[in-house]
Amino acid sequence: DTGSAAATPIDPRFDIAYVTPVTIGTPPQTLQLDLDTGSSDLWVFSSHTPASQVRGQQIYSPDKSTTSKLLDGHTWSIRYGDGSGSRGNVYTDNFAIGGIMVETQAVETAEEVSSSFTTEDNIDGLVGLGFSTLNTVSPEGQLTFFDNAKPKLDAPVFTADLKYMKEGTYDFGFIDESKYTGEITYVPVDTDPGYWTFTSSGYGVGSGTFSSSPITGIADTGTSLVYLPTAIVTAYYRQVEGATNSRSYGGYVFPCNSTLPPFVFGIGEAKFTIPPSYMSYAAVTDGSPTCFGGLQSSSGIGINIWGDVALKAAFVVFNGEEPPTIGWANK
Ligand SMILES: Cc1cc(CN)n(C)n1
Repeated sequence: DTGSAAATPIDPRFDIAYVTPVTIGTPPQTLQLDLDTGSSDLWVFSSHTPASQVRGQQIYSPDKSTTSKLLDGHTWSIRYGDGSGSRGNVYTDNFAIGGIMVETQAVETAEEVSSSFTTEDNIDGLVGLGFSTLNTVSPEGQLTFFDNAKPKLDAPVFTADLKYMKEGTYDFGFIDESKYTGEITYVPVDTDPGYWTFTSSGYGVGSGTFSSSPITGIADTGTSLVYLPTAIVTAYYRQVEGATNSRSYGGYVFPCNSTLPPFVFGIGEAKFTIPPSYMSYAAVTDGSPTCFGGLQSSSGIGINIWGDVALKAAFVVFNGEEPPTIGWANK
């Protein structure tokens, strides 16, 4: 099998996250979910989510599906890097993305979601596309959609073609040559503890010299920004007039009318350029002349994260062969 599905920005003003339509159950219930290579739980707003925590999200009602089965005695609870979280119980049911159907997918129904999920009314849940070792279901961990779908895919891969303030695509089971230029550069993935962890070959700021230094981090479609070591981040903002590291805004900000340099990162011998427009993420509040940077320090996180700001500058292949690798191409 092969399949494709849209990755649509949830906000027209800035790329905070992308959602993809999925179907669950019989008859199919359609939800818009955030495909997240930085986690491995598939969870949804549901008929089990308190009404006070639901604000316009689509919900999955297992009782309305003739193919749903409660996974008796199983629960889940997850906390993300941004402090958001959710927990609940587990069903199995038919689950499809882009026409790729998995009959007994573990679908984690939320009994509680944190406030940032309640307020984000355009996200009905997440599809974890990290490695199944990260799945939080207890007492038995469950497989991700990709792990369940892999045997029926023409090739054990999925690709991300995320775009700046535009609809992109996730493809499953094939590599669409029309979506990229030049060659795909594949690098090894360390699957411990369960992220798509790889090592970049270095970085450059604007037209400055390229610094060949290994930067190990995760490819995370569920994180908006890029988080790198402080030395790299300060080298970047040194080139931005009026940039400061704001404690009140929680990161590097600058006047929105400042000229930003592009940010270059290496994958093997290949180079990828994040254009200035992607490096200015959003005004700190609507209409403010102060903008929040798309590149921030990872010093408070403990790992480096190549989030959407970097991923949308490339065509990315998540190769689920053994051993897994990750491929990057310009587009
Ligand atoms: C909800 C959510 C997902 C992610 C990335 N894995 N973050 C940081 N927050």
